Amino acid sequence: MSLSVAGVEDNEVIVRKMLRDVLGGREDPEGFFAMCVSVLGHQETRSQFLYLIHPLSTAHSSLHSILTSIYKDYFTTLQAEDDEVELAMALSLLEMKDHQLSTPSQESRLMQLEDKTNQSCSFLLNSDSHPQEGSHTLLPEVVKRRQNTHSAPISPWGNGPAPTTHVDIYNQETVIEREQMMMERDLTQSEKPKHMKNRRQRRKPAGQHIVGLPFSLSTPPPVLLWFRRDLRLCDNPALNASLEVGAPVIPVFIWSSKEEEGPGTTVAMGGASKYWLHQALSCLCASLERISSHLVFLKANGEGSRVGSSLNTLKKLIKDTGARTVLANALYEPWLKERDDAVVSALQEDGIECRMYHSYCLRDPYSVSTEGVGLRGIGSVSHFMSCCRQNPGSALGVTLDPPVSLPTPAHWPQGVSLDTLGLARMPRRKDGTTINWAANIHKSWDFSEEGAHVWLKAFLEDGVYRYDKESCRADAPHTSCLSPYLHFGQLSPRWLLWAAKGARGQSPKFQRKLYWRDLAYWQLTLFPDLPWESVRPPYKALRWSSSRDHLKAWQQGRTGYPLVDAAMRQLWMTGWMNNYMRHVVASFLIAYLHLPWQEGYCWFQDTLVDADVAIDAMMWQNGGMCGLDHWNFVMHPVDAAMTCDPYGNYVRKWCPELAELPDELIHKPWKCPTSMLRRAGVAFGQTYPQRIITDLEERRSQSLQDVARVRKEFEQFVDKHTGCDLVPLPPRLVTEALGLSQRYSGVASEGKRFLLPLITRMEFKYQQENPHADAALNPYNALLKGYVSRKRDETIAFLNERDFTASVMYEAVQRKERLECDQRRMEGLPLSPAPQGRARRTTTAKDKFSIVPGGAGTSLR
Ligand SMILES: Cc1cc2nc3c(=O)[nH]c(=O)nc-3n(C[C@H](O)[C@H](O)[C@H](O)COP(=O)(O)OP(=O)(O)OC[C@H]3O[C@@H](n4cnc5c(N)ncnc54)[C@H](O)[C@@H]3O)c2cc1C
Repeated sequence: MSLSVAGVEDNEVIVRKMLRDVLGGREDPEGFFAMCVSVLGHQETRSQFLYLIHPLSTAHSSLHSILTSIYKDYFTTLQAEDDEVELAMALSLLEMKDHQLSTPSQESRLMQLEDKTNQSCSFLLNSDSHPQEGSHTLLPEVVKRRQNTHSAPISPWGNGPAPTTHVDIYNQETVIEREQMMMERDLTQSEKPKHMKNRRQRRKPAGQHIVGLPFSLSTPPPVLLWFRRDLRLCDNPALNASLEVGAPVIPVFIWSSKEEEGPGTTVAMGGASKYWLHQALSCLCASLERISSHLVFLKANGEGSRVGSSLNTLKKLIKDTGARTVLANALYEPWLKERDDAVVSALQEDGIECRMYHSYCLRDPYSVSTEGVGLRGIGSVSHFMSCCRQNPGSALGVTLDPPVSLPTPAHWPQGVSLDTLGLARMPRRKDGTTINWAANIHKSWDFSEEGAHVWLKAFLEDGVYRYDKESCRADAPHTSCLSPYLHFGQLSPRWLLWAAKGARGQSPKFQRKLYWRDLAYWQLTLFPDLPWESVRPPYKALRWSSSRDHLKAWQQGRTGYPLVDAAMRQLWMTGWMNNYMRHVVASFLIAYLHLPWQEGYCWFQDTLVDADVAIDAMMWQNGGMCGLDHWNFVMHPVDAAMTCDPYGNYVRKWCPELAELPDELIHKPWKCPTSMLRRAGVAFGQTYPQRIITDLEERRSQSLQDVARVRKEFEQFVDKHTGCDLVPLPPRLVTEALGLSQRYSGVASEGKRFLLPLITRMEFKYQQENPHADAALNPYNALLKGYVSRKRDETIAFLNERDFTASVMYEAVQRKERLECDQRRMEGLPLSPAPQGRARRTTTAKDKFSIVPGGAGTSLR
């Protein structure tokens, strides 16, 4: 004669489903409450309701308080009736049956409940699905209760579960208990009814189950909340979903370097990003501890099997904790998705519920379709945005608040320390001292989720106003600097987009950047070998330089081109540089040093704190001329400074050895007059490197000719009519294209392959027709000169001319003085006194271009 756990769980499931309807706006709170009363009954609603709605108290606090007040109103009104019921329950169920339940339906319900309670007992006896401590220690009591079902009350709590029964399972019970006590206090105002006092007195001490209770008093098995690249509390769908399960939550981070890396050369986790990850995990752990939770670190076991290792770790964890649910936010790198799919299906086979939530991008890249848009312009952000508009998929949704507390398990599983993961390892010198290569990175960033919000606020209050026009400036922080936070999920793109849309100063260009990010993930899902294999086939055969010296000079910021060097040094010191500078250094590596784009990609992956396989690979492919949307421009390593560092302050900061050069010459110190170099303390090859290449035009010409050669060699990948590069379509797009075959004619078939014409640089087409033409004579020359200032060129010419004239005049005067002196000596005449009144020019604010000793270097700034 008792209730079954299974039956009670059925009720709970029904109520939770209804709760989801309320959350989804399909049911109003009053309706939900009424349904609860009808499903659970009066008593169970009274004792269970607060417990059931408790998960809402964090993420949906307003709904929680509405429901609480409905509950209060209802039970205050019905308190008199309740007292009677409670009293009856305190006496005995049979008495209550006689006293309260007189209708046939109520009787049958009671019978049902009794049957279920019997099942409940056997469940507790036989099942090991609640392995938490306590279940088995209660067996004698269960048996006793089964024996005494007719004479003893099922529960001192009436039909509902006692909040205290959760005490031994997770600490949330203290909250529930407190709420219950407060409710009781509210209800009784001054004095509690006797039966309630009795009820409290009859409570089991913490740590013990009360079994045989009509509603589920068994511990809900914990939920594993698997953190990956979603290291945040704000707007975290998996985290919020874990709360809605209404069970203890065990946040866990599993490190598996093998799985992260995937196939091919991805360098998914380079040194700088691993360092960031270490710091971000430490911050997340602190944030979780603030909401009375904890982050369990684990190192994946079974490292030998690529797909199995996180899975093995999870399986072991599930066994240790008795968890029945695993929740995570999805990742979209193809190899990680493959791993996740394997994990989900393996766990589901074991009867574990495993759910992945979408939040890493604005759009799930696997759901983006070209249907209705076609393939023309593919690779560009405009095309991608059209696809998203045409096939909107699920709504972006609103952001989720962070929880204020997380229900914790009675026992935390054994994890390892964060340091054991080996993410921030520092090499040691022979003398045992540590080489802290990340000291500057550490100084440059706040690695926490709060840090992300501080940056965001600062950007939206200030930088966003200049973003549209001046985001290219390297010498001022006009971009958001949020990329590492986005990469590690310390900020969700949805949060950022809503914040940007809501900001006073709106920047469409900035909002578009988030679609660039999504575009990169979409491309990676279409071309999983994006990080190492050129998308445009002919370019795989390009002749690249193999100069290790040039590569080293580029990596270390010693190319002799100040703008490039400043950017590469900033990258090394801080793990970051802005988008414009990434273009400059990429152009220099590819178009001038002729080094393969993969080298640049790998170096970026290793040194950027925001290293992101999808974005980095897409950008390097585009810079390397072989991406879907290859750049239609080449950045000039000197002239680009006109746009991004017009006063040379950026170079001054990262190349301090050039700091004394004037603005006009700081980006081309080799053009400086000798005297100026002397004054600025610049000695090539000593204080600052010589240029590693000097004839930029010749290098560019060579690059163009190389492209023309491979396009000729693989002419099956060049459209004969338009001269555009052709790219084999990935299978997913073939399917879509076939569906669109009537409307899309650009997809040509070559055997079984489908080839898609891509937008191709005009200068390549011209060069192919004129293979030996000089780059400078190419009418479609893609060289982007920045804001070329003729005035600046004239100034430099003027300075050099002045420098030459002045030094010639100075030498002539000195020679004349020497001759006069020698003549006087020969004639035995006294030497003339030191020359008086000789024009000795000194720098003045007006005399900007003085080049005599003590000249105008600094006044030019
Ligand atoms: C050769 C090269 C390599 C790059 N490698 C990476 C990389 O590994 N990781 C990375 O996050 N970005 C990369 N970018 C893109 C871009 O440079 C950075 O996202 C940006 O500089 C980050 O600074 P921010 O947050 O201030 O950007 P903002 O201009 O403030 O933009 C906001 C966000 O939009 C996204 N975004 C901006 N530009 C792009 C873009 N071109 N493509 C895709 N998303 C973009 C980023 O997530 C960025 O944080 C690369 C660009 C180039 C040219």
